[in-house]
Amino acid sequence: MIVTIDGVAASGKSSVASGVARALQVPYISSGLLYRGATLLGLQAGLDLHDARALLVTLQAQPLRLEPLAEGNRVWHAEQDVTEQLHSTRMDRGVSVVAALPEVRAWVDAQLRALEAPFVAEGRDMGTNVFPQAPAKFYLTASPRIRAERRARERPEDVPAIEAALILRDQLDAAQSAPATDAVVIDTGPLTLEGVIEAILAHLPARVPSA
Ligand SMILES: Nc1ncnc2c1ncn2[C@@H]1O[C@H](COP(=O)(O)OP(=O)(O)O)[C@@H](O)[C@H]1O
Ligand SMILES: Nc1ccn([C@H]2C[C@H](O)[C@@H](COP(=O)(O)OP(=O)(O)O)O2)c(=O)n1
Repeated sequence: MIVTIDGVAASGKSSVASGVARALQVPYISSGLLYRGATLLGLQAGLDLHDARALLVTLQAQPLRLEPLAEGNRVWHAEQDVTEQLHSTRMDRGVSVVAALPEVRAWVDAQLRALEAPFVAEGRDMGTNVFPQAPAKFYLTASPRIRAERRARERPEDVPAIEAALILRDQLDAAQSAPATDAVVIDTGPLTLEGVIEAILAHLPARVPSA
């Protein structure tokens, strides 16, 4: 079984997916980390992030590997764990460019579809494009202000600046960020993190089938 959790930036996807996966005792997959990893490789190689061909050559020559651990996904570039380098405002600015490239999206989709179920997959298009057959789909939303206040607890920037950046990224990511028609949409604004996890678990069987 595959559970998909999609949503906009800082809506709580990773935290909620981690909690749901722990409750179900299955791995969770943060698809965004593969886009962030591709962006890091492009930046480190000094590439133009719009150059899909050059990015693909780099990705194929120096493979990224996503390690889905219960406490959080790790991203490996050859033998180096690069996870800590993937979350910054600089990365946020670059990743929307990379994630807009169809060739990179196809590369990420192939990595994801090679994974063995069961798992929880979070991102933007898990329930629409990558795993449309998933039997349980959720889509998280919250206002830009609430999301900025949450992000501000993680980054040394002020809320208005983060809010403006989130609104811009929402626009840049819009093409791949619509909820699946069969997704349960949850406004996480009024809910605690635990409340969102419980709301999702209430829709799921206690034990997840392995297939
Ligand atoms: N419902 C919630 N209430 C309060 N804080 C939340 C909630 N959901 C997530 N958070 C916090 O908001 C921040 C962003 O969550 P995260 O899971 O990283 O979002 P995303 O993966 O969608 O970018 C994290 O610090 C997380 O702990
Ligand atoms: N399935 C996905 C996952 C992420 N993306 C894009 C959208 C985001 O700007 C970047 C990074 O995704 P990530 O989930 O890490 O970003 P947020 O935590 O939501 O801020 O990649 C995508 O286009 N499709």
